[in-house]
Amino acid sequence: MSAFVPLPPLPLSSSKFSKPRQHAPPSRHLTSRRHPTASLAQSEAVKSGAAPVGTDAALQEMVRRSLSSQTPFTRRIAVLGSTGSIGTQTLDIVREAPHIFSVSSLTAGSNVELLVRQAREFRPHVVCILDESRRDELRSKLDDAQCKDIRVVCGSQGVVECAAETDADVVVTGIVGCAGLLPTVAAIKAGKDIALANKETLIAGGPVVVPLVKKHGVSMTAADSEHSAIFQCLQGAPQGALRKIILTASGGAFRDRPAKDLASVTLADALKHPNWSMGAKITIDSASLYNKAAEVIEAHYLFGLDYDNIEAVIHKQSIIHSMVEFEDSSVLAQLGWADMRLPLLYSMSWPHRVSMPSFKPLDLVEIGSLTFQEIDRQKYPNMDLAYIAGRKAGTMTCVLNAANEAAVEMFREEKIHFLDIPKINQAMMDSHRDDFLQYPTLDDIVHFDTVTRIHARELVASGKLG
Ligand SMILES: NC(=O)C1=CN([C@@H]2O[C@H](COP(=O)(O)OP(=O)(O)OC[C@H]3O[C@@H](n4cnc5c(N)ncnc54)[C@H](OP(=O)(O)O)[C@@H]3O)[C@@H](O)[C@H]2O)C=CC1
Ligand SMILES: CC(=O)[C@@H](O)[C@H](O)COP(=O)(O)O
Ligand SMILES: [Mn+2]
Repeated sequence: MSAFVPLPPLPLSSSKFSKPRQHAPPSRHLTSRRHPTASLAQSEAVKSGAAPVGTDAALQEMVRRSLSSQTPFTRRIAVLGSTGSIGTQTLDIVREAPHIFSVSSLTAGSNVELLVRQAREFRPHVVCILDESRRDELRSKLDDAQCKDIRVVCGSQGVVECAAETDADVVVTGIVGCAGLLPTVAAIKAGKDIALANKETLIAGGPVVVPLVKKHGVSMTAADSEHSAIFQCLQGAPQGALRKIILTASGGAFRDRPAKDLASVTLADALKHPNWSMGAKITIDSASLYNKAAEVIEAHYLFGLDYDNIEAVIHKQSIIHSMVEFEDSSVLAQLGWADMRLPLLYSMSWPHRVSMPSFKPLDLVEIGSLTFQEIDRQKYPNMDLAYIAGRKAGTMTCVLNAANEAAVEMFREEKIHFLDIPKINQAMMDSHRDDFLQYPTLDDIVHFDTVTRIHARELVASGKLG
């Protein structure tokens, strides 16, 4: 399919804020590939790293792009994690725009019932249930005349197959956690474009995934609302113009509680997000601000900016989804309701703009006011941990991610308290210093993801967490 030659959002090497990188150079967010209308000149420019900047060529490119964004197109979509929050919203989009989107594969963890309903409605070639014990049940529920041709696979290898061995143009990564890493890597290697919801892919695997995206010439377009906002603000920006990224944060479930009250919060409290309806893990991450912390690292890997130039601010309304500041001090923002369908749609259709009648237009008068507030770094230690891990790079962000996943699991099992989450993250990062690898392989990342989870659980079991 599809992928368009991007205007690189920023010139890493020429930014006056840039410092020497400690890891493989980050992606320019999206890389060139196969778009039928992409000019040879621009393909060459992007390959050489010298994309058009503030020149006539750049202006022509912008005009060409805005015109071509209206041309008809179709896309086949692989939906990983189709039964979750991201997956079901992706399918809402497909349902509303069947003239553009169709489904090539679906995967679920264990929710056979919903997967069967989805398979009947969207008729993919292949479906996967991670839980191998439910494969026969899935097969028998899809054995009638309409569905018997749908292949049924299972296990983590089945997920990889649904990501890579299909006729999909775009893979929407709606799996939660580092479990999304290997299927995403397989999809990239198979030349699929990625609509990235699963941020853990980059937090854990950034040093490996970013070069792989470049090597295989696929696009990786953020579905995460903040990074979609940034990417939208960067469309048409001249190379070298970006100075700063400002991520917005809702503040999560505990934003209006004083820090001292966090000692008494419960799992049920943490699951009450003020603005977004999302899966349990990311909702808890929003409450601990780990989600924002992870999004700082995600922004680094997607847009290549130094950590000094990535900020976050609490914006309670979640209407501005993020902002960029340019060298001339101009700030651009992207606005929309707190509805993931919009960033998902953009990640699936970029550079096109698709009309969706069910999307309610933004009403600024209804919103009334937009407010901003500094993040309290004492109350939310995960923010500082992300900057430390991000600057260290290599395997450190993988360890932070694995520690947090294990900690959130234990919090959901009610084995630890909410305030233990950042303590576990810090402890795992501290104990990783001797094993740290600056230039990990994918196997190294999988290894440290596995052992960190074990160590985090051992730490809690030992009673030494403090
Ligand atoms: N929800 C949102 O609005 C946003 C989410 N994201 C990111 O998107 C990703 C998905 O989040 P969300 O949709 O909320 O999560 P959910 O928990 O709602 O959905 C997760 C999906 O993945 C499946 N799944 C769970 N564990 C595994 C596994 N180990 N291997 C394969 N599949 C698995 C689940 O199957 P089953 O239903 O059968 O358990 C389900 O389909 C996360 O990385 C999150 O950070 C980013 C921005 C916004
Ligand atoms: C919708 C989305 O992108 C989430 O990642 C969202 O950002 C969570 O809200 P917080 O700002 O509370 O983390
Ligand atoms: Mn987000």
